[in-house]
Amino acid sequence: MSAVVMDGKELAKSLRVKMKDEVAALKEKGITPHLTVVLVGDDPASKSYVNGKKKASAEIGMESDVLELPDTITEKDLLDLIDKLNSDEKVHGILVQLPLPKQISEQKVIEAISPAKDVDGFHPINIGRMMTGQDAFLPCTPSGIIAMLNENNIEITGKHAVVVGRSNIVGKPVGQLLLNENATVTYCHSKTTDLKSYTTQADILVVAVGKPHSIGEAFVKPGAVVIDVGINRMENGKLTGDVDFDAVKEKVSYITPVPRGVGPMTIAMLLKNTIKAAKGLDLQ
Ligand SMILES: Nc1nc(=O)c2c([nH]1)NC[C@@H]1CN(c3ccc(C(=O)N[C@@H](CCC(=O)O)C(=O)O)cc3)C=[N+]21
Repeated sequence: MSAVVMDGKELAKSLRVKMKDEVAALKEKGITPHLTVVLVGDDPASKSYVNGKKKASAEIGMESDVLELPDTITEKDLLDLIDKLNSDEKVHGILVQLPLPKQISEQKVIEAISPAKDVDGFHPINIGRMMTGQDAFLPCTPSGIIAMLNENNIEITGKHAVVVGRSNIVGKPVGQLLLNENATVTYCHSKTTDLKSYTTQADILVVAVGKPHSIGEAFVKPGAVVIDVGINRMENGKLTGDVDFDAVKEKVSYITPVPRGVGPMTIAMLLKNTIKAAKGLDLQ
């Protein structure tokens, strides 16, 4: 039996249709959700993601702008710019594209963004609020994964979710969101010994390691749900995930492809967060 391939691109599209109505309703009240993306340097991959964000914003009637800065910018100049955006009433959401050049502390930049405009959900205030189950901006890739599971009517409560990868932007928060949804969560990472002994116990396996074909058929339990967060650019220019898709899909019940899986859902959640920011999130 071959798995159901969860189409993130289609799902993101249907979410955008709903969000377009929400944006129209806000515009009636004189509020146009506005996302400002800050892009430092001219990495072609970053530019391509940023273009995706711009296109998706325009499609649902939101405003967005991209501030392009040279990779020689100082930390102080970037922090000053963030201060300006924090106090600019027209800007509801601020996203500083990561990674940043090495002279700039990513943590300082993340913490400089007003938590009320932190549509990435990376600020410690939002992370803390997520952990304690309060209203917060949720990080986009993790919340996109939960949305995909919900949309496919995949039960999370009581399931064993195994997360491979422990980055601050995907691994750690996706485990937290799965826990909030009543899963039993195991984290694995580069220092885990005998990775396979954990991944083969997973009802829901989330792979976010950034290495192509890290998870083959022998690493999954028959009938599992597999979420592939990896976006690896191959030498031929094509994208591939962290999971050996062709082999694994024959053994599991649901799987996400790369491309057209988690990536488009990440952008959909960013739009959702920007609409939430425009409505005003009460952080008191
Ligand atoms: N502050 C910040 N926030 C981010 O959310 C952020 C970031 N920095 N830095 C880079 C990563 C990467 N990322 C992607 C989002 C969507 C796709 C996406 O939609 N991918 C398409 C394919 C796009 C293509 O063909 O290039 C897909 O998977 O189908 C990919 C990558 C967001 N990131």
